[in-house]
Amino acid sequence: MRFSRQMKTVEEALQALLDKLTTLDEEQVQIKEAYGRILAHDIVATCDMPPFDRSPLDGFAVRAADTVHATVEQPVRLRVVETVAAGKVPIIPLEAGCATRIMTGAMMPAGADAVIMFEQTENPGEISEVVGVKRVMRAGENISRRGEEIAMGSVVAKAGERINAGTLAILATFGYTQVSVIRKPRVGLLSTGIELVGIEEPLTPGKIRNSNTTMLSALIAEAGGIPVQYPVLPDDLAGAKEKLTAYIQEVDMLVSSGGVSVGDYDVIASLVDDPDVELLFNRIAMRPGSPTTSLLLSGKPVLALSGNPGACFVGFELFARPALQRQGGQPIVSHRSIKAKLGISYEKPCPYPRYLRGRLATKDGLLLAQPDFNDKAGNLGTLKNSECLIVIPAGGKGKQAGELVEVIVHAAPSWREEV
Ligand SMILES: Nc1nc2c(c(=O)[nH]1)N[C@H]1C(S)=C(S)[C@@H](COP(=O)(O)OP(=O)(O)OC[C@H]3O[C@@H](n4cnc5c(N)ncnc54)[C@H](O)[C@@H]3O)O[C@H]1N2
Ligand code: MOO
Ligand SMILES: [Mg+2]
Repeated sequence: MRFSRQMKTVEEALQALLDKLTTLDEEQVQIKEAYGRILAHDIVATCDMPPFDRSPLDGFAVRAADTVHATVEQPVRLRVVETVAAGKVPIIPLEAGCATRIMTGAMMPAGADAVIMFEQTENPGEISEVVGVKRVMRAGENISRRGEEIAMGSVVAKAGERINAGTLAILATFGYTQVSVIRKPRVGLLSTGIELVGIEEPLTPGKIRNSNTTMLSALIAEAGGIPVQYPVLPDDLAGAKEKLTAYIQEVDMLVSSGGVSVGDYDVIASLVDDPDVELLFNRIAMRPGSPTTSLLLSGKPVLALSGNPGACFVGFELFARPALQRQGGQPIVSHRSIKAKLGISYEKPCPYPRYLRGRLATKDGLLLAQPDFNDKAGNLGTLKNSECLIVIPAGGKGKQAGELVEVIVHAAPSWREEV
């Protein structure tokens, strides 16, 4: 057991972990399963978009030169030679004095260089062999040109982007029935401590139910990983090492909770001295979660979060989420911080930066960070409310209401307006 540990800042610790991680390999998925996945490669347009010159309106394709004398009072009359529905190919090239009745999305006939909408013609409700054009058209007016939005061969989505509804529209447009995505990280999940009982079990003296595993499982899935649940780790070093060594073969990362401090049964803390283990960090200048530990076992990462639920939650956001983003091929955005005004003074002194769970609100159009004062590391009743981590810098004074603070947003804010 190490009582003297080398301290790292949050940034140093995160970098030490990220430096050991690589993006996982890719796999093919059907477009129906692709929502939310991360693109492994740039996506290239397989055709021009639109793929042909088309009409953006319901109306008549005309030759602009035929309309130069058209007015509302004296419409120019043109002979309607054909009707083209969207999806049909026009067969009659347009000659002088002629027009083609054309629908939105339909292919332009050869010879036409403008489209006039029904509403700007005589008797728009009638289908007739002659159309009266009531205004002068410019050549090129109301035509969506082939390739005007996207040229064939251009990059339309980039590797590392998350596939959302708009990306799916692109993939469908360009005929991608399947797509290469980064494999989801498989994350082995375990807890430590014989005080833990299952959700379905009755409480007996000294015991609590295991809440971290269920919480972490959801956080892992939300961050794009696949949680793989393992049994509670034995609290003897040899037994724990044997299990961890076996489990880590099956996953891309192990995340555990508990056993990282200096207690007699804190088994992860003892493991860091094992010759087969490469320690990345086990003491961080932060509250809560200062004993958060990371190590490599068989060359793969183990992230050991504190057992205290509040510290476990914060440790996940600060270390596990970016680690999953790295393995999952995403840009690491979870540490992008913004500034907000502190809503209520936080005056508790702390020698290390404190990552306070909180909510974001707006007041008079400005962002307000509202700390959760239920911030004892062992508490869990308000984890559900957390939208961000509010960084209170180290030092004796804390921060006063109205001062600017750094905020790491980790969940979609509800943007409540403070009154
Ligand atoms: N002498 C010292 N004691 C402690 C120190 C210290 O520096 N010196 N650090 C404290 C800090 S800070 C933290 S954080 C905790 C870290 O504890 P561990 O990671 O070793 O976790 P455990 O000892 O296993 O458990 C702590 C607490 O959390 C509960 N727990 C554990 N697992 C779960 C779970 N899966 N679901 C719900 N709750 C869980 C456990 O019952 C304990 O109450 O150490 C301090 N001590
Ligand atoms: O570092 Mo601990 O999570 O404060 O209790
Ligand atoms: Mg402990």
